[in-house]
Amino acid sequence: MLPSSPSAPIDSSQPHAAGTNVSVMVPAPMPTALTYQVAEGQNVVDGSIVKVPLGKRLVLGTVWGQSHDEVNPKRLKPIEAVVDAPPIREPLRQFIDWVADWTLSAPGMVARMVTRGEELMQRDPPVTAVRRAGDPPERMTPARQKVLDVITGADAYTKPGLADLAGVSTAVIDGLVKTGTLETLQVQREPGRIEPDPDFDPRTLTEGQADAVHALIAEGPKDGSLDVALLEGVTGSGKTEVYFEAIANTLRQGRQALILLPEIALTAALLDRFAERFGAMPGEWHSGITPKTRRQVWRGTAEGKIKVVIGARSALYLPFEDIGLIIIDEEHEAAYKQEEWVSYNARDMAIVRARFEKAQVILASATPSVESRINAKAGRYRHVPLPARYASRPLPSLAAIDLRRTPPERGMWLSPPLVEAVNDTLERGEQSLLFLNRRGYAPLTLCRTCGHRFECVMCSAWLVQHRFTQTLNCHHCGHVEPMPTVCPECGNANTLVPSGPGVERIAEEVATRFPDARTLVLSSDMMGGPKRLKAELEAVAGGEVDIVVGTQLVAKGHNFPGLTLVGVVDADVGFGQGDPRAVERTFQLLTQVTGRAGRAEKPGIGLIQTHMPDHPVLQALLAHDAERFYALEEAARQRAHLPPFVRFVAVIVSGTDAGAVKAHANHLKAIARSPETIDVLGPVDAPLAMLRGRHRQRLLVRGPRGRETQSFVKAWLAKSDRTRGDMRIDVDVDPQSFV
Ligand SMILES: Nc1ncnc2c1ncn2[C@@H]1O[C@H](COP(=O)(O)OP(=O)(O)OP(=O)(O)O)[C@@H](O)[C@H]1O
Ligand SMILES: [Zn+2]
Repeated sequence: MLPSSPSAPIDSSQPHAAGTNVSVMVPAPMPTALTYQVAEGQNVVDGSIVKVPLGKRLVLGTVWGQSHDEVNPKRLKPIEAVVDAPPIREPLRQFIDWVADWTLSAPGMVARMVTRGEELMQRDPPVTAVRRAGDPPERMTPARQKVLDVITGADAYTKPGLADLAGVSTAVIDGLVKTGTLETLQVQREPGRIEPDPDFDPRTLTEGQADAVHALIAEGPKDGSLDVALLEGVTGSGKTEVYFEAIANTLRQGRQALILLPEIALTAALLDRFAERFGAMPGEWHSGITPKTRRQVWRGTAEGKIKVVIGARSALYLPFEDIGLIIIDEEHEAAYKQEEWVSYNARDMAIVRARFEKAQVILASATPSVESRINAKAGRYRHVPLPARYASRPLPSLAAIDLRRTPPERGMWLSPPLVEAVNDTLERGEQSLLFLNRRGYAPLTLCRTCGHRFECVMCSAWLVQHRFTQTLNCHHCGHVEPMPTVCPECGNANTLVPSGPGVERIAEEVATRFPDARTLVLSSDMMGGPKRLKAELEAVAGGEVDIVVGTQLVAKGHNFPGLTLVGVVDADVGFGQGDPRAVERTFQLLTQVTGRAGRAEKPGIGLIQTHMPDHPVLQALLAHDAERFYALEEAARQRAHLPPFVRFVAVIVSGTDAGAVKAHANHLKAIARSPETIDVLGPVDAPLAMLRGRHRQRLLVRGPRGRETQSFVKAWLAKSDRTRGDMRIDVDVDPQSFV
């Protein structure tokens, strides 16, 4: 999957002369760029962002180079305008081409992930400033003199800024403009920025951490070849401190760095930690930032003025001027996978971008993905371990609670041993976390009389009962309906009952069992925005909460010094399904969440409720034996011909007409003439057979790991019938789900 070395660079900084035909990548699902003509007076270089006509619209495109396509002169259209923005550099253009080719997506749609929309390119409106223009006024006053004492050189000042410095009112400055002593002008104001300082406040590293830093920055390949390191450190080992030193090294070389995080919830704390270490705030990039920040970060990275960005997966497409290091924190997280429009895994694509940019990649995790573990073992990645927690703190001691022997009371979910452990923790004045990865009150609502179950009308999924909002919610499409009082099927009143627990229901049980404890529910759907969440996380860290009930939102990355007990309410959600990916995720999640316990002075305990205490993966987890888990998984995947030993490509046919979708999926199957090395499995109902009102059929292509599998899919889909109506075909290379 590694890109071949980039083709010899041609000098692309030369402007194309007026009348030249250039190819422009436009945001449309087309296989190639379109040709446009450079108009008189336009400064167009390769990578220029331009406005071009497409059908009846004007769209934002990127110049890819000179075009040699034959175009009917009558149909050839000129570029409408060149946008005031730094051109997209060659390594990023090559990366876009590569991603499109690899993911079987339209290159223009990938390019759109870089340029997004025109508002991103806009500059803040200019501000009015004044500067010295002529002789001192005939009538000098003390106030006027103060102004002239400040404005001695040729620098321009904003009016309020100058008034403030001189200690006068702006009226005095207006007066000086009238006398011709000062003149006004429009200036583009640059946001004030402090650069991160690699030597601002370095930590004293432990021996193990120092070794890891050395391995990361000193032992990498020197010949510019691909450099990926897997930093595998147990929870609380100080991975962040270690990769901060790698960033310091990159900053000393004058290059830029990017830290990707899987969840916005983690950014606030990391921004603060970064600022403490480097004395300046990094750029921030995710869906929660303001349009203004978005514009500044985009331009700032393109102009090389922003040195470090912390962001979500889409930050991978920022136009860095010279990126030298990409860190993927919690590299195993499924959130790095985007499955809409262009399906890609930001972790894998980061490695590709690094290759084009001659940058280093650090994958950090306490529980690496099976894929990355295998890559490290095979020597494709360097393996940098951090086997011990910081300050010799022990890992939490873990034990299973066998629900068959000590079940909770009827209608309750916490077993007696767990309740006792929470009580002990409360008595010691320490904190407990009860973890259940299910939002809402109950995953299912049913009628006691007729057995009716509430399902989403748009998706094949149960509606989740939420008590705080008194609603039934679909967690797939966002559909919300008020909680009914009468069964729509049999018409009986007061017969609807919740089935199974979500975090809200656990919180209810906690409130009855531990009425004096200060309890907080943390779940992504209850977040009152990132600010509120940050405050709540800080409250937990500050010891203002006794019991936290939470979903995966609190499972990873956080540091809660007073937290010593983690109780896992239901470990079987993932172990019971027979899907290797679900087992892997559960192993990772349980390691992460129990890893929140005992990170400061006091030791931690993790208690895991299960009906399957003998499950081999659970046994490996309890023994802190990651090696055993990876060995088990690797063998299982090899045996079952699963990734990464083979390549999977999922082809999903979807549309509102169930019959037409099925017919098209069958048609695809019928025309698939795959070589012996490639199998086309299915079609079957996709994991969500209906989503947002669209029926979904899935074909799974299994082939070798090289390029052949994609090449086959490309050729196969190219010769298939055109889809009609709202039907769509989505291709997902390396899908998350194996079933
Ligand atoms: N060298 C050090 N000096 C001071 N404090 C440190 C050092 N190393 C780690 N710590 C502290 O130990 C705690 C855990 O470190 P950090 O958050 O970097 O671990 P991690 O490996 O990223 O953990 P996890 O994977 O569990 O999120 C933090 O509070 C951190 O500040
Ligand atoms: Zn739905």
